[in-house]
Amino acid sequence: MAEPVLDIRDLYKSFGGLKATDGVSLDLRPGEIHALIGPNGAGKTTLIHQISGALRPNAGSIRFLGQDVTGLDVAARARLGLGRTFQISSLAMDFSALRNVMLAVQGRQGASFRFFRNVMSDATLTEPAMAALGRVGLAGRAAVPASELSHGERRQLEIAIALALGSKALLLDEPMAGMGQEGSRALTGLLDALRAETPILLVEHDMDAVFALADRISVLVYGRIVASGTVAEIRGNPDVRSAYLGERA
Ligand SMILES: Nc1ncnc2c1ncn2[C@@H]1O[C@H](COP(=O)(O)OP(=O)(O)OP(=O)(O)O)[C@@H](O)[C@H]1O
Repeated sequence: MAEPVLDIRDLYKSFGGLKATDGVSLDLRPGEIHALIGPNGAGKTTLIHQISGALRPNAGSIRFLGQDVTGLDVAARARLGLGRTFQISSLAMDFSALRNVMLAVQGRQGASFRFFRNVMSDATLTEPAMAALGRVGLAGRAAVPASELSHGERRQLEIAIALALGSKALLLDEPMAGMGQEGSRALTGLLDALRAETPILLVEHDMDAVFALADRISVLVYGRIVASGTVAEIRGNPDVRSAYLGERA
C-alpha cells in the first residue's frame, strides 16, 4: 500500500472539559478522497484546524509527507504543501480571478523585486496562475472581479489558489455548503478530477457528494472515529445508519 501523504496518530484536543478530539487516528493516501462525516459538533472542524496548524493538539502527532509537522504553524505547513481550506473571505474581491491567483503565485515565489514591473504582463506569474484557473474550469472567467463571480465560482477560485500554492494535499471543510444543485454537481466533478494530482480530506454534510466522491469514509462522533471504510461498508453499517445517516443512506 502507498505511503500515506498525511498520517494522524492518537490526536487529542479538549476545550475545558469537552473532548472535541478524543484519540483520532486517520490517514490520507495518494490519489484518494477521504471523507470525514459526522453530526454537528462531532469535532470535524476542530480536527481540520489541528491538521492545518490553526489549532495545537494536546497530544498526538501529525505527519505530512513523512515529516512530523505537529509543532509547525499554518504558514510552515502551507509551505510544505498542506493546502488549507481557503475561505471565500480571504479572496481580494476587487481583483480579477487571475490577479487573485497571481497573488498566491507571487507569495510562493517570494518575489518582492516585482514591485518595479508590471505584474500583469509577467509571464512567470500569469502562466502558472492561468494554468491553475484552467485546472478548475475558470480560464474563461480570468478577467472577472472576484466580487462578480458566483458562489460556486469563488469556491473554484479558492481551489485554484491552493493549487497555485503547490498544495500536495487539500483539506476542504464543507465545500458544498451554500451551493445550489448545479454548483454542487460542478464542484463534485472538479474534486473527482483533482484527486489524481492532490489527495483530498473532505469534510462534508452533502451525502450525495460524499457517496459520489469518497474512496474511504470515516465517521466522527463525539470526537472519536466510530467507523471507517468504503462507501458500501459505511452505508451498510447499522451503527452508522442509526447514529448519523438515517434515511440518507
Ligand atoms: N474554540 C472553542 N472553544 C470551545 N469549544 C469549542 C471550540 N471550538 C469548537 N468547540 C466545541 O467542540 C465541539 C466540536 O466542534 P466542531 O466545530 O469541531 O464540530 P463539527 O463536527 O465541525 O460541527 P459542524 O458539523 O456543526 O461544523 C463542539 O461541541 C464545539 O462547541
